[in-house]
Amino acid sequence: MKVVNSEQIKQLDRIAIDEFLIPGIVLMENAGLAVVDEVLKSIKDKENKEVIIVCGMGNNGGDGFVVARHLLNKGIPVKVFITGNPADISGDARKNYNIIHKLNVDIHILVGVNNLKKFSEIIKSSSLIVDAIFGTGLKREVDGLIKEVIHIINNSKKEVIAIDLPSGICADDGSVCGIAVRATKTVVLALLKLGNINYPGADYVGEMILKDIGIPNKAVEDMSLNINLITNNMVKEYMPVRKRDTHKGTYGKAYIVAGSTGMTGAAILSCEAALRSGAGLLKIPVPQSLNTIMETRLTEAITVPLPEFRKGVVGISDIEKIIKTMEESDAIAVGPGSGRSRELEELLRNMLEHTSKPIVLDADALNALADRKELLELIRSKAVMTPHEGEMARLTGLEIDYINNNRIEVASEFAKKWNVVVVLKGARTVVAGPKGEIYINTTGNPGMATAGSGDVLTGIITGLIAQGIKPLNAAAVAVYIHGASGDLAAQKVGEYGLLASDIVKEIPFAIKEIVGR
Ligand SMILES: NC(=O)C1=CN([C@@H]2O[C@H](COP(=O)(O)OP(=O)(O)OC[C@H]3O[C@@H](n4cnc5c(N)ncnc54)[C@H](OP(=O)(O)O)[C@@H]3O)[C@@H](O)[C@H]2O)[C@@H](O)CC1
Ligand SMILES: [K+]
Repeated sequence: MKVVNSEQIKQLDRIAIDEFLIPGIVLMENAGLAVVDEVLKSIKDKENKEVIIVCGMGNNGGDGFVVARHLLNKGIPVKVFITGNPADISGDARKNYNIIHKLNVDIHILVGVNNLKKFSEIIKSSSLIVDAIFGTGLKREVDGLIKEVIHIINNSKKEVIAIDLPSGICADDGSVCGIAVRATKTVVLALLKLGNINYPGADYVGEMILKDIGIPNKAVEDMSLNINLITNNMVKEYMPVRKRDTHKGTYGKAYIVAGSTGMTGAAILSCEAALRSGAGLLKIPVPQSLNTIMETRLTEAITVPLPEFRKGVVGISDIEKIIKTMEESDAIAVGPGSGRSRELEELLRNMLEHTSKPIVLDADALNALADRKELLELIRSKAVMTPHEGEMARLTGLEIDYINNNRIEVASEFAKKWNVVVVLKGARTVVAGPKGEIYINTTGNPGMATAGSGDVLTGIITGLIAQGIKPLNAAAVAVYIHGASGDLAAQKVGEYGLLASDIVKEIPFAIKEIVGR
């Protein structure tokens, strides 16, 4: 499913109108009708049916005028409030304003303090508010009268249906421009906007309903939009079908280099997650002194004990064996719980030099790259990097705040620069590919911000690549499954006590629910 920013939707709107000759007013009519559907559903069982429509001066307000006209026609009492002088409304919105003016709709112009008092009184006795102040055209901080208006709407505790975006949310990144309407429901028009799904905007949209307004699919296809929401359907499409006449070799061999003294748990979580995601076979190199514990905990994995230079750390003591296992593997991962050490840096350098297989780099492998930036030259064309914002800051030298405010751009730039896949973890994990491909994930919950959660994700990505899914798709599918598993776990144990091992247990059930097998 495609996601757009304000520039892209504007361009799409223009293509629909100029190239496919669909009059803009038709799109506005469709938008208004889509909202009317939802308003009618919401007031169906209410005794008081009065609807207040608060309209801005642009096309979002124009959609609001269309809503007013259709509700009036259905005998629903409506009052329209306009946030400026109607003489300043232009284009299709102007035409729709003229129609409701002719129809004698009860129109109020919001100016001055007394007027706001009246507004606040009137909405108290209404049933529902339609927010048509700003959509994708919001440009600057909301202040003055409109700020007061939004404050009154939010304090009214009334049900609010927002058109396209809750007014005050920036369509491009979900930031709040001074203040924003807290909607019960948002009717999103044509395509999802980044502001609908990114936080904090996502906290303001309430229930999200995506409605077609008649923009031709061809126009959307022609634009080759690069931002996608990861969906159930995408996961279904990429998860390999397991045929009857297959064996464990069919589902790939994974090799996970993880764990060290004190951090064997990270290795266990990654390995179990890879196996629970369907990898056919899994090997893990283990420092000799940790082999017993690993063998005891990992029933289904093959542990390969190695001599150790430094106690409890996998190093390059038997690099030949490691290289050979890499050659036999379909997917490799390095980093979870590996610890920060020169041994790991050297091991990573050797591994990167000797393989062209897809290699997932997480946790201490990312730290090693941040400490030894020259190693970055070796990650090209094979790495899947899974940093959180702190690790990304160390890798790039960018400030964490900057990364948080520009997650898509930062992930995408890194992916393009190094020709790798980047999984920038967070409340809306961003997966970026080397050709500018972007996937955004919406599964998951705050309970997953817990130790070991990232190790599980690394395991899932590795398990999926081992099964033959291309690294970029595997990363996108994995973050979705990871979040969905966390959501199932949260349903059982709640968010507070949720452990990474609970996420692992739910992986097969999440896959079964999504894929149907
Ligand atoms: N895309 C489509 O296919 C279709 C889109 N449609 C709808 O159009 C919407 C986009 O419409 P839009 O472009 O007219 O922008 P919109 O959100 O109404 O806001 C612009 C107005 O707000 C003002 N303004 C801005 N910031 C402000 C601030 N901080 N404080 C105060 N004022 C501020 C700005 O003033 P200006 O900056 O020009 O002075 C201007 O007057 C879209 O979300 C959807 O609902 C449908 O009709 C059908 C097809
Ligand atoms: K709105």
